[in-house]
Amino acid sequence: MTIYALSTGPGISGIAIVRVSGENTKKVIKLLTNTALPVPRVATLRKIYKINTSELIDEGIILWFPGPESYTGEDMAEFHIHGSKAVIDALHRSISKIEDCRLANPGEFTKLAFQNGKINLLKAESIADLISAETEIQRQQAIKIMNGKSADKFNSLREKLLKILSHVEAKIDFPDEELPKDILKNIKKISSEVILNIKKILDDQKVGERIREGFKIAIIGPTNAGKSSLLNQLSNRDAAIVSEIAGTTRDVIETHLNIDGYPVVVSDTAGIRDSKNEIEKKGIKLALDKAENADLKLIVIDVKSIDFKGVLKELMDENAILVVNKSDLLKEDLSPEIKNFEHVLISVKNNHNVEDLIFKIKNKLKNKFITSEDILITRERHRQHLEQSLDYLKNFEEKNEAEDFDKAAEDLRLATRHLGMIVGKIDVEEILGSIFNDFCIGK
Ligand SMILES: Nc1nc2c(c(=O)[nH]1)N(C=O)[C@@H](CNc1ccc(C(=O)N[C@@H](CCC(=O)O)C(=O)O)cc1)CN2
Ligand SMILES: Nc1nc2c(ncn2[C@@H]2O[C@H](COP(=O)(O)OP(=O)(O)OP(=O)(O)O)[C@@H](O)[C@H]2O)c(=O)[nH]1
Ligand SMILES: [K+]
Ligand SMILES: [Mg+2]
Repeated sequence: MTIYALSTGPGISGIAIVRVSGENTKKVIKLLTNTALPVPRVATLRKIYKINTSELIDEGIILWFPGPESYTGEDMAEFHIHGSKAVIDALHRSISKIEDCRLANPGEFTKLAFQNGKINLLKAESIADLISAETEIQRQQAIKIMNGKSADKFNSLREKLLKILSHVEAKIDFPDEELPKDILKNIKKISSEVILNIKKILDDQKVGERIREGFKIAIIGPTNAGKSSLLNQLSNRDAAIVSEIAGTTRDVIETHLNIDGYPVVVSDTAGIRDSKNEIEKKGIKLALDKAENADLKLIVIDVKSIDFKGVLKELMDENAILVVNKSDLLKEDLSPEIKNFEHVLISVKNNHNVEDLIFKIKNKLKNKFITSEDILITRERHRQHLEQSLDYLKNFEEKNEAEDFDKAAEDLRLATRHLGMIVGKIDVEEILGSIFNDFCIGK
């Protein structure tokens, strides 16, 4: 099978790149250029023709990467052509007529690279993250992981487990031989070391995931407080409908912002009030869910109709900022009920003090991202495998005490396996290798 796809973005561009990977890549180049293959990995200007005709599609740069020295590990080619829809379509159509050639699925080139052992799973994931990075810290996080930062750590923990597993397995294979005392001690030392390490990695306040997915801010409050107006002000565009009618917003409206390099997803939500309307009630439920799952809540209330009780008061915690809006309407003093709460007094209408609110948001963000230096987990998948690995290791430690070797070995195997699954490296052959390299049986 040979796959092809446009690898540059959609829309008109100066240059577009169409990538090809698979057995028939050579054939594709030859049939479209009607001449010899370019020198491998040397950018070569060629005329590109519609297949089986002398009709010119475009003149472009061709790169030929014979496998296995290519991104996917298969034979590959790149066609750098003019970036118009018509040129791209004509090239695609011609390639599609060559036997065994089909359009690539999303991520398929990178999947091939993983399957062919060119990159590990973490690298594959971080390539996707790098491509979708919108802010500087997202880019920095992705590139660190691409460079093997977390793979090295997970691999080294896994190797430690493989080593003690080899001792435990040896004991199973040769039950009559006693494990030397110092080896038993070492097994315990290493397993508790790995447990500590995993606990430390897990204790990260989910910063990596927050960076990858964006820090979640929910705007919540009674109807007509100016929540949608605030969303629009923060995002600098008319993302949500604003009106003087209470209950305007029903669905959750999200905008992505970049605050000082921090990726943020702001959600505007339906105003909270007692409603008989089924649709509005659904919207209010969504709003409360958003607030519950948010990293930060902006609780917006109207200075003129202070309505800050019940649910809203319950939402006030250290991850909330009380925003008192419409300060332009304030003639007298702010009510004492509100004064007792830490709050920001703003007017979206006059764009008054909104900067101060943004400053407070930034401070909250900074506190959340404080440990970002040693972040290794960027997805729930990593967390789950680590948690499972930890559980099995704890089981292992308990059984180790009871010298229940068969079951202990199984726990250790599963703990090791889950670590291996993070990086995408699960190969039993390795255990055999480390048994014979490291452990002198019969001696
Ligand atoms: N034109 C172009 N630019 C690109 C890519 C690409 O595929 N094409 N990349 C695609 O993601 C990124 C660069 N990553 C790449 C990674 C590996 C290989 C590659 O050919 N690897 C071979 C040879 C290694 C070598 O010569 O050092 C290999 O691993 O065997 C190419 C690009 C970003 N820029
Ligand atoms: N005077 C004044 N009016 C404002 C201010 N901010 C918003 N408004 C007005 O308040 C009304 C309600 O604004 P919205 O942004 O729709 O309020 P909301 O909280 O999203 O309302 P719902 O979606 O219905 O819950 C509109 O008429 C706005 O123009 C402000 O700072 N001062
Ligand atoms: K409204
Ligand atoms: Mg609204």
